Amino acid sequence: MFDSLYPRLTATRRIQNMCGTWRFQFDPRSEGVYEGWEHGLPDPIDVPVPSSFADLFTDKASREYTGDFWYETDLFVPGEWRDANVGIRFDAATHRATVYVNGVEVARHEGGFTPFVAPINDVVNWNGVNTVVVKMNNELGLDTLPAGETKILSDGTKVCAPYFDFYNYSGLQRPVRLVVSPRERIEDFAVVSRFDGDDALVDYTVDTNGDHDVEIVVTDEDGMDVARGRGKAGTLRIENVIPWQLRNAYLYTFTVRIVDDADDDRVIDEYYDEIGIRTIAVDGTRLLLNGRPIYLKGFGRHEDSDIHGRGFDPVMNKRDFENLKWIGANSFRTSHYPYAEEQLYEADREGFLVIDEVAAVGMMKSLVNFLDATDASKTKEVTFFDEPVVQTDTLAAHLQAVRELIDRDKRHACVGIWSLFNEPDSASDAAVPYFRKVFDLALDLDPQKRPRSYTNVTACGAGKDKCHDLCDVIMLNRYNGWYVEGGVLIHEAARHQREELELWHELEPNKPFLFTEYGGDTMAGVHKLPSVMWSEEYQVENLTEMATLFDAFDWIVGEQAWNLNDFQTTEGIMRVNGNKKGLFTRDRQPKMAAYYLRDRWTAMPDYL
Ligand SMILES: CCC[C@@H]1NC[C@@H](O)[C@H](O)[C@H]1C(=O)O
Repeated sequence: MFDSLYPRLTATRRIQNMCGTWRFQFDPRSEGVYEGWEHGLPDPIDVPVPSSFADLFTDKASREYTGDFWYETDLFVPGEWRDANVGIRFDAATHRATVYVNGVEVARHEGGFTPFVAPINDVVNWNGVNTVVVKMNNELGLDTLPAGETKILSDGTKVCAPYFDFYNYSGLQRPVRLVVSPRERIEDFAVVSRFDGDDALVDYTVDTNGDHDVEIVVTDEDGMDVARGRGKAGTLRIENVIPWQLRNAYLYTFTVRIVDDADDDRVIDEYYDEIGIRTIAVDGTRLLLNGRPIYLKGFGRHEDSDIHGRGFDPVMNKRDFENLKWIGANSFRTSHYPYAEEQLYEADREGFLVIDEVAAVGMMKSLVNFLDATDASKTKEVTFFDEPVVQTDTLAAHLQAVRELIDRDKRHACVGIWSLFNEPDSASDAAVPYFRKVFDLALDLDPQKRPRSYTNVTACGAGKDKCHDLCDVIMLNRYNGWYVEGGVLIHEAARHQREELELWHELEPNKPFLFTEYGGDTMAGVHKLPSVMWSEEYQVENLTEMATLFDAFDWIVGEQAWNLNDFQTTEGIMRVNGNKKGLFTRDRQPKMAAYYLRDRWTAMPDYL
């Protein structure tokens, strides 16, 4: 639907890399549109793409820049693609972009974490250099995902004020490519698997923009044909199927072709994807993968690294997967936005279950959410969902973000649960109709009807939350022992957490529960006997207390600590150059508690 197919080189498709050094210019007075910057930037500097721009700079104003900013590059387009469909695919442009080619607007996109394609056939100089200009903006508002505020200082400078704690990195943070496909092309395809004895039955649908017929061929990891189908929809039988399992992945290649009935040798378009055969479902208090109850071990993460910011960093991503395997994890959440497609393909290949989260974070009016963790009602008299703009503009942006998330990720075996909000103000009456619309859309759009949920924050705990009935799984972010009753009160905190869990179970006796955040800030290298908060010893004690609770209730089916790594946040009195709740430092080295979790998780089965 959104031309979201991940770029692939096939018999009929081409890719030209556009990453590298682009020209860049801030536009603090938003004058670029009036001064013709779409034809070229007047006084640019060099920046790398992909990358966030913030940590490239040494001056505070550039690092914290909030407002309009522009990118520009030169693009040579070969003439042999004149009869094809040619576009520029941005894997992400954070948070919003308008794309111009040779001074003509060719695309706009709202939302910084999903791909879009700018069609350029009508404006391109074939066999010539073309000027590509992208006008961007990184401001937050009540009507944006993620949510926040943009403050304006006395001198007119804009300042980002997020309702969340991760740093508002922005820019062309993921790869940009020229993508070439036939005029008549495959636009989308979906699969839904089920098992029939030792076989799998895979229902498929293919969307094209033409009338020619379609064939689909499935090959195994040895390249052997295992199933074939004809037609834009059908059911394939894969005999003696090898299912996709937690930490034991197996991927089949589904190749889709548009064929010409009049000429068997002619392939009009060809596309492929690597897909694991699995089922995911909730059954009472169990989360089932391929009909077997699973227990999730892992983390909330961030796409975050030094200097790169949120810029696509395959080296850091690879280290993260190695650390995840080392510690015995089998899952992660894409907190708090859709991650790069390459991360999901890696999770497919490595057998990690992913809680795929849309960028609906900050939907609680609190500039310091970690301070207001006790009671949302104290946060602001007019809660987030009571704001009129939220029920209109924010909802529209949220629904679009869900459409793009599910459209992009629906074929991934690793995607097991949709997280439709992170720590929203779910305790307000106004939240209920909003949540229902979001949940209903997700159910409608996902061919595989995966479980849907959101992460519940302490301030909207058991008895206060008014939206949990919409969830297939209950996901809790809890910080008893840190934000709530930390330090010498840690055992009291555990008692109170147990009480809340017992209340939750009365409210939702037939649903599985997941802890999607827990832990506390820990400065690597700080040691104390007896422990004190921020010491590595305390992080171990805190995680140990929580683990005792997880083991006490068989309807808790997963634990994802916060966070895999230390990460950059906005500056503040509670952040020491970022959030230090990582089990690993920002340069991906383990703290003492990582060894504790490794001992716990490597001894725990993935299947109950
Ligand atoms: C009580 C809310 C905790 C909060 N949860 C969302 C994460 O994005 C933050 O990093 C985490 C924190 O403050 O550490």
